[in-house]
Amino acid sequence: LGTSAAQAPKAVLPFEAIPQCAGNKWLRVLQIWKEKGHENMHLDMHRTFQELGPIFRYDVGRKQIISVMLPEDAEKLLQVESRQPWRIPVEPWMAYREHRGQKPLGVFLLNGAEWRLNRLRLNPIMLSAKSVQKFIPMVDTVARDFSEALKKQVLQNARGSLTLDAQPSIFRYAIEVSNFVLFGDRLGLFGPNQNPGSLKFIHALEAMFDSTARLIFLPKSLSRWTSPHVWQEHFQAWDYISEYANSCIQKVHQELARGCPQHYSGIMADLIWQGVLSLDAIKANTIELTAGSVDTIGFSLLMTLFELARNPDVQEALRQETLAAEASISENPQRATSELPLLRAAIKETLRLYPIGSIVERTLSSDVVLQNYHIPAGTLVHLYLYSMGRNPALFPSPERYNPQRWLDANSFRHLAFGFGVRQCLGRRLAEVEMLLLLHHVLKSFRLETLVREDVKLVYSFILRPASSPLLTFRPVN
Ligand code: HEC
Ligand SMILES: C[C@@H](NS(C)(=O)=O)c1cncc(N2C(=O)c3ccc(Cl)cc3C2(C)C)c1
Repeated sequence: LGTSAAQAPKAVLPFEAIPQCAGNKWLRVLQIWKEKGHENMHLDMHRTFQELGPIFRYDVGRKQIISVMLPEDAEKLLQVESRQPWRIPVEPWMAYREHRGQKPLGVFLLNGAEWRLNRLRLNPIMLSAKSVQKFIPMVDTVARDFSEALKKQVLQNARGSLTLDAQPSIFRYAIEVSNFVLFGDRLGLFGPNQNPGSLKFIHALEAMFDSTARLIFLPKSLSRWTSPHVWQEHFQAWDYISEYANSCIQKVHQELARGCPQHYSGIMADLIWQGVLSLDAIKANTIELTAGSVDTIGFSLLMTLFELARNPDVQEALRQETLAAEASISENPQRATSELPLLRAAIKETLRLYPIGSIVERTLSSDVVLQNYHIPAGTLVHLYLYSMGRNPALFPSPERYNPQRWLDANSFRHLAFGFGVRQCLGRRLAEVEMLLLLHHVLKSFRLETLVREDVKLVYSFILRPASSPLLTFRPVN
């Protein structure tokens, strides 16, 4: 009747037919132990995708992982996931909490009904448009102060410009702004005197991430013998991080004991005053939110400043947008999220090339078909954002830093914050803290760098730059 024979749906292939990453799964464990982690994991996986295609099986030790990298597979995982998507807790993090009797856990480490109970109470405070409108003015204040402090530093220099490794300053911004939004307190990190507490906090986080990367691939039963000193370093780091976060929440809790604050004084005050989570649950989530808002924001901002410095024309287009919106945003900072579309696209472009959360992980709660293979419930699936972001079939000229691409085609999937009900809880805070910092820096400074080559990335649980390029801040006019 003239209709072409419908393409017969290909028979779904069995799980066993999924291409396997070559190599011995125990030699891998040995190699990770010997090399003190798997710094180039993102590159190894990227090469394997090019060799085996968009899905493969990767065995390391007792772990069997199905690795994918296409948005269509993220879509499928989203469609089948339950109301309580399951992520395997990070074993070294759980070991520390068990050892110290730290109960309950925060949302990142929880699963099932307890995760859902915590998450449903945290979402309105962390993610709702209403909450974002409440904390934007606080973020704006700190971003302005950062830019003013930088101006003072620049004007002190004979040449009237400032060249530095921007990482320490940007990390101080991440701590200062997150502490203000979470606890309502200014730490005063932009002043001349160093704050030893924050410096130790940054180093404790670095030690925690590095030791995490060395321990997560080994079963605890083995690593306790092969790497006892790494466990010790891990626990010491957590001791400091827990103590730091607990001191922050204690201060707010003590101040609130006298009565409800007249006006908005940060996320944690709302959480305590809402009275729906126990103080212990609030403490556990406080550790995650306080520690989770340093490296994630710090490194993403750093890589954005670097890309703007080495792409002056992109930088100039962003400056034009910023200057055009400056008066309006000064009048009402809440307009920043709607009047800086190109800058929002630049943040997406940074996270495409430098996904700090490089792997989105799920343990399937039901069967699914990925790339025409049957994947049974219970399978551990990793979605690799580094390979997705650099796939020329998805992002033409992937090596080009081109924020405009996010405005031209809205078909792209921005998955840097994960997907579904389990996606990043700090997403809105992260977006706003980065948007306003970049807005106030672009308004006042031209960014330059002599570095032309790409910055090497290393996997240390977070995917971060191996070095921090020298950046020059030159005042505009
Ligand atoms: C203030 C805290 C905070 C900040 C800032 C933050 N995150 Fe998160 N993020 C979380 C928490 C908490 C979770 C775990 C959520 C859960 O399991 O319910 C999470 C989870 C994630 C996940 C896993 C989501 C999934 O679907 O499994 C990704 C990816 C992620 N974050 C990316 C980012 C990126 C990218 C940034 C910054 C550029 C960032 N996060 C900044 C708190 C934060
Ligand atoms: C990098 C990416 N990894 S991923 C993909 O597995 O979520 C990520 C994204 N958002 C937030 C984080 N966090 C941290 O940095 C951190 C530190 C200490 C604690 Cl107690 C809790 C955290 C969380 C997990 C919130 C980490």
